[in-house]
Amino acid sequence: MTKISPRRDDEAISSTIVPQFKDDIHSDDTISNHNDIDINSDSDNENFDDDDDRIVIRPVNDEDDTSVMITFNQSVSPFIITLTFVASISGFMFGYDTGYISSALVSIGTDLDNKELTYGDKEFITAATSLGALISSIFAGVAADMYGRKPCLMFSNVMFLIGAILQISASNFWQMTVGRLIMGFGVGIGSLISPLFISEIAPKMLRGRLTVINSLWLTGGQLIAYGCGAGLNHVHNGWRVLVGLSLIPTVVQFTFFFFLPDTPRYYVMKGQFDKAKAVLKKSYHDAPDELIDLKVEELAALNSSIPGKTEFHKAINAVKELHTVPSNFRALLIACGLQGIQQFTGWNSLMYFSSTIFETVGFSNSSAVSIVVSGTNFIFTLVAFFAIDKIGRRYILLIGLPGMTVSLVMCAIAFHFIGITFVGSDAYVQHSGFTSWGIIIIVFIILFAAFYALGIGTVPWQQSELFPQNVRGVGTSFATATNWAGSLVIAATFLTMLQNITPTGTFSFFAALSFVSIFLCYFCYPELSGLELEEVQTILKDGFNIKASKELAERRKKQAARVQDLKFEPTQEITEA
Ligand SMILES: O[C@H]1[C@H](O)[C@@H](O)[C@H](O)[C@@H](O)[C@H]1O
Repeated sequence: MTKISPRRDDEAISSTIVPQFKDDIHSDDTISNHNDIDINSDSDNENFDDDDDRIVIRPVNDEDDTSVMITFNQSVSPFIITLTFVASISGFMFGYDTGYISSALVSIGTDLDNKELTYGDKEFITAATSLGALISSIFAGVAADMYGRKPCLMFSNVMFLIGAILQISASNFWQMTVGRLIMGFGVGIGSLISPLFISEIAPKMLRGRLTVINSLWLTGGQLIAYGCGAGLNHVHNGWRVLVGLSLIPTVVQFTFFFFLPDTPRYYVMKGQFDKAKAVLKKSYHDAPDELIDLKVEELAALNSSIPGKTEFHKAINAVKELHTVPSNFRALLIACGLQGIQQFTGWNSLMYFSSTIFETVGFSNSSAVSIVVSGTNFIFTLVAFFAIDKIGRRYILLIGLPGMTVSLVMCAIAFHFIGITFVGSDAYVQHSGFTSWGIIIIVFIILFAAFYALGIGTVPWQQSELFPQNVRGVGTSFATATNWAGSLVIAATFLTMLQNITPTGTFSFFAALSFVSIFLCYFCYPELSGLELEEVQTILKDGFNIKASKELAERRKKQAARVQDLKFEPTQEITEA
């Protein structure tokens, strides 16, 4: 019997605009101003000439109509790229700050209160960040609508700064824990607002990809945290350096945001139309002024639909609308469901535990193996970046989840044969050394990481596109809070599960949840890639309408491909609705 002490590795304008094209194409097919998708009608649809459509798109308002037009023949502007990268520094901090703690906990030694941290202390310090993130994510969506996306991100920088300084200078357990909690406030705000910010500035055909950049920074941050952690492991007070390094991205983001604007949508919400136009103009430099004006008018028309005299009343009404409007409620179920699946299928606990697992199977350098696992997470997030708009969100989820299920089942089986049991905080392994079951565990954990990152690790962060403008802030808050609540529950119960239902039982539990999730996603998650935001609402109006969503997404993809070859004439014919 080999005894191994487990440790964590980490932790109305109405549709009135008629686009003119130099090349001949069905203009409605290309840029229809649609607001109503009748997914049940059998009537012929003259808008589309190519197949037996059951989708009828009627011309009315659509907040993205102008976006479609102003992005024709335009590559993504450097301005949008800059905004995306600066916003997604929040993703990096999310990853780095949740990632460095494992190494820091290992190397803290007796630096706090002159005694070794107990396992409970370590769990407390780790969970403090998830708790802080959970608390702040509940309020961050409403705050983003009241004060702006940019000020909220800058506020999160202040939280990161205070949290980090408290930790760097900590000489006792409580100062360290409070520092982690305050840093967690920053993580929660950033994890919500950064993808929201990006989805609001992104051209729709690239919305998925640009939002995944945030996830790339996130997983990259985790990877770098592991790498730095491994390098500083044996350096005296190395953990303080590790925390100190987190100050660099914080200061960089704060400084950049001094010179960068908020999203056009936010300016429109506040009635600052000139600012909105200026941002749109910089974002789409080739777009004619008429289109920019029209886009702003569209956003303003949508904004006026938010009921309530004050921001506070608007927020309360938004919460009501979130639960009472069927399409909103379905969006909420999907967004919270995906975030819950992401956390409850055990990825983060697997990260915590990987060091111990790899020790049991004969690897002495467990940090190096953890780097391989988080490196796989990063690389497959990159694969998701290329796949998310092309293959689609739904498909990558439906590839990822079965892969995760099989990997988890294989791990559960291997754990059974390797014979690992937990007593207190110690693991007892029957067959230690480099066994074939050990190799199976390593291989399937790496495969699990790959399938996770490809689908459920990435797709839930597309959450902003599920909600219409008037409930986007609160909707994404609820979803992000679900993520952090799940993260907190798993972090707090994982060890107890290992002890009480064995590692085989624990991995079987995750596998069962992952298996059930395949059906939930299959029946409830429509394909949203390339869809206009308004179309998302229409798809969710009277059900989850998977088939209609797939057809529509496919059509949008074809249109986008055809539109690439067209030349858009700025001259527009504007008629009354
Ligand atoms: O999408 C991210 C990513 O998958 C991270 O690796 C994980 O630690 C986070 O909990 C998750 O929200």
